[in-house]
Amino acid sequence: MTNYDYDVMFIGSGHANWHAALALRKAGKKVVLIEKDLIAGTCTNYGCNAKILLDGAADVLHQAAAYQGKGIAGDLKIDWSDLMKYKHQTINPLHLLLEKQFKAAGIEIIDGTAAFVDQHTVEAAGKTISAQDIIIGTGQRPSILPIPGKELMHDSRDFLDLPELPAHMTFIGAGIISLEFAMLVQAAGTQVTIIEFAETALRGFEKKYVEQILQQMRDLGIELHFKEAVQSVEQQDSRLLVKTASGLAVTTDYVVAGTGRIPNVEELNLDKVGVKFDKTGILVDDHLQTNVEHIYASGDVIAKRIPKLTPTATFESNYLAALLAGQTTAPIKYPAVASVVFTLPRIAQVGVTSEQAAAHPDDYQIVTLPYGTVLRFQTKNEPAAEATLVFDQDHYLVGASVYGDEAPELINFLTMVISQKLTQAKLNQAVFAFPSQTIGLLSMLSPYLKQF
Ligand SMILES: Cc1cc2nc3c(=O)[nH]c(=O)nc-3n(C[C@H](O)[C@H](O)[C@H](O)COP(=O)(O)OP(=O)(O)OC[C@H]3O[C@@H](n4cnc5c(N)ncnc54)[C@H](O)[C@@H]3O)c2cc1C
Ligand SMILES: NC(=O)c1ccc[n+]([C@@H]2O[C@H](COP(=O)([O-])OP(=O)(O)OC[C@H]3O[C@@H](n4cnc5c(N)ncnc54)[C@H](O)[C@@H]3O)[C@@H](O)[C@H]2O)c1
Repeated sequence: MTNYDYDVMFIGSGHANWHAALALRKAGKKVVLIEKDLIAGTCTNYGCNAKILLDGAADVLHQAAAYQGKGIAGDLKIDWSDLMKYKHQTINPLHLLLEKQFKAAGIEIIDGTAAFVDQHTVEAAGKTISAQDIIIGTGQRPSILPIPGKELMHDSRDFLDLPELPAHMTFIGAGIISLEFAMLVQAAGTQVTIIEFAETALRGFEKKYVEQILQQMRDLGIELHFKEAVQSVEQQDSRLLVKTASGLAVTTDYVVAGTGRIPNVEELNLDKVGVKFDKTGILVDDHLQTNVEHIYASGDVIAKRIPKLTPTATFESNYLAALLAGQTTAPIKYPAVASVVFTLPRIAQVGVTSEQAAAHPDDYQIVTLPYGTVLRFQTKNEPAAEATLVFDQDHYLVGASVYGDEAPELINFLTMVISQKLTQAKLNQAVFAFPSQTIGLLSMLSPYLKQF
């Protein structure tokens, strides 16, 4: 039997890998984590955490605006440099805390870029390191359009570190990143233009709610352009000029590329070991194994149809830990995956969409619950708040979309109802807090839900 340096090698230290690294170390495996940047990956250092912290201030303004003339008077404003200082204080120490935790657990950490040498060996930081099993969790990076002036564009990482707010900002692409950031900086006083290639924004989310959020953005003064192909970004004295194929020209101060993310595969030398991948990521089977035995992939770097999110990366990491610890041999089985766009208000989605349900009217019932008007006393004056629910033939909840400030919390609760196949009788066994939006929504969905 060959002797390897480690039992399991993890390439990348984000959510795709660290949960499994901790679990397998605890199970007695010799584990190494190779990371070329800050420990803990995108979500911790350059993504979700920083985004939601900055969003917090905009959310307070958004909710306060709903009470103007209803008990709140006077304007609040965002002090961007204070907010950024708070972000640095809160986010900057996280990677050090996690690194300390990983080392204390007995995980070896190597600071370097991993590249395969053979099917059990990589090179990183000038060392040759081998392992019985290797998990690739190298994530994604922003895709930048290959157009003249691309070097003048910024990505999400630059944006989340922006020391001062420009007077005008342009987002290319109307996806999740652009819409979330656009509403955040608009709340802080920046003028915003969004230019999108497709006909509309946020593919995959409930169309009605997408239209509502776009209208909300227009009402706030955000300029939206669809069916426009950006062709160039030019420097014009101290400002920038964004031009599209149709002749649209936008003068701006800062351009953000929000045109999608691409998998980090190039540096890994995958061709050398024959691991197959395409432009959406590394190809894996239903055990997250690549076409090469003992090499697995986890998280955003996988070519997959389910959303590339932190909770899906964590789910895969937990699955691989169980697989490599010998606790399961079953294929991975994804439950319904909840996702949220943190606009103001939020849009959340889980399970079967109303569009999918409408295509099979015999199989599903679609129910719209305008909880914002019905439960006005507990929704902080949010009349537009609404949920669209999908029930199957047996009256189990199988899908939900929510438009509202508390959509992230509500979708989590609805995800539990879906994944545990909860009936009204089972829900009745719990005593929930009141008043709360959860209990309000529950009382509204109850007549449609399977009773016993
Ligand atoms: C702005 C932004 C906001 C987001 N907001 C949300 C949100 O609200 N909710 C949500 O669920 N998801 C959100 N996401 C997505 C989330 O961040 C990712 O799904 C998650 O980080 C994926 O984890 P991962 O471990 O697969 O990849 P990553 O966290 O990207 O980790 C991969 C790691 O691998 C390292 N690496 C790459 N190549 C090598 C190499 N050759 N050698 C060594 N190390 C390497 C990288 O440096 C990186 O640290 C957001 C993403 C962005 C960019
Ligand atoms: N709340 C969250 O969960 C969250 C937040 C931020 C980021 N993320 C992660 O990041 C990813 C989203 O990144 P994103 O917003 O950059 O991508 P996206 O795929 O959501 O949106 C990209 C948009 O750019 C458009 N586009 C593509 N080429 C274009 C062109 N040439 N000109 C104009 N528009 C163009 C696309 O049509 C699309 O609307 C998610 O898939 C997720 O992995 C998640």
